[in-house]
Amino acid sequence: MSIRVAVLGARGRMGAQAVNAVEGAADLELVAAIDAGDRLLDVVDNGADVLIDFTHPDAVMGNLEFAVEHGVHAVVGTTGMTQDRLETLAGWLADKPELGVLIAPNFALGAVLAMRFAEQAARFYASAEVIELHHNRKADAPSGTAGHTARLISKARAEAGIEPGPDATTSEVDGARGALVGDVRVHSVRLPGLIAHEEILFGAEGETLTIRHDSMDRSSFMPGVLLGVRSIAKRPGLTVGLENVLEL
Ligand SMILES: NC(=O)C1=CN([C@@H]2O[C@H](COP(=O)(O)OP(=O)(O)OC[C@H]3O[C@@H](n4cnc5c(N)ncnc54)[C@H](O)[C@@H]3O)[C@@H](O)[C@H]2O)C=CC1
Ligand SMILES: O=C(O)C1=N[C@H](C(=O)O)C[C@H](O)C1
Repeated sequence: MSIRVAVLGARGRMGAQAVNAVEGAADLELVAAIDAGDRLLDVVDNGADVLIDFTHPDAVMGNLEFAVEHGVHAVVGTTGMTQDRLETLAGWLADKPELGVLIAPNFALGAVLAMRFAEQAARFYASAEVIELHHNRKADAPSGTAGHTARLISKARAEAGIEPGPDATTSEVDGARGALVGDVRVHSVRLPGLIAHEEILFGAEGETLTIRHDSMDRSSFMPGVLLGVRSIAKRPGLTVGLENVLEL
């Protein structure tokens, strides 16, 4: 039997890709393609098992509240999922123990691997900075991926008992040293022509290590999205990060 899927944000850049990917998968059936202003209840009336959300940070929590209330599993790529939001969502899910929600800051396999490699490297380097580069129609900065990467580095360094490395900057034009996420500097670049790119830089005496991932096309996110859709019913509760589904 096929998995019945609704896509939210269906006319957006990612949502349109997700619609195509679901339509192209023999084991999935697209039952609703919803964008802003459309009737959200179609998700339930059309019998969706899973909804995919690629909307906007301002919209995603309302959509998730709706999904949990109506017993629909959710696979979420939309950014803006702060710790507070994750806790709110976990609270909603506590009343629906059979339901699964996957929040993935990035669905591209290489980006997930890059984050894992960065987490592994972090305990060996006191100094690390993240540069993320995206198309100039992106609403949020820094990217969800860069925020997640920085938090992983911060946590890995703290667990290893490493303080962030020295930085002699005493005079700074506002923003020149990027934003602090945890204790990691994150720099955001926005340019037409880019899709989604991240560099994680580590430095130590006499050497640097650079981990870089590039999404050249939004199709790069689709295998991860489909994996999420196929596995979410077997993962009750809240899962944050595709690395958990991939068992990395
Ligand atoms: N996790 C991942 O791998 C990826 C995540 N993203 C994230 O996905 C989100 C969407 O990105 P894009 O597709 O580039 O944006 P977009 O602006 O092209 O598309 C968003 C779509 O959502 C629609 N929308 C807004 N509110 C809605 C609502 N309440 N219900 C239904 N539809 C609604 C908009 O009308 C628009 O068509 C962003 O947060 C972005 O950062 C983007 C790429 C990959
Ligand atoms: O808006 C985008 O395009 C992307 N958003 C996600 C993020 O903020 O990390 C994932 C990917 O970088 C593309």
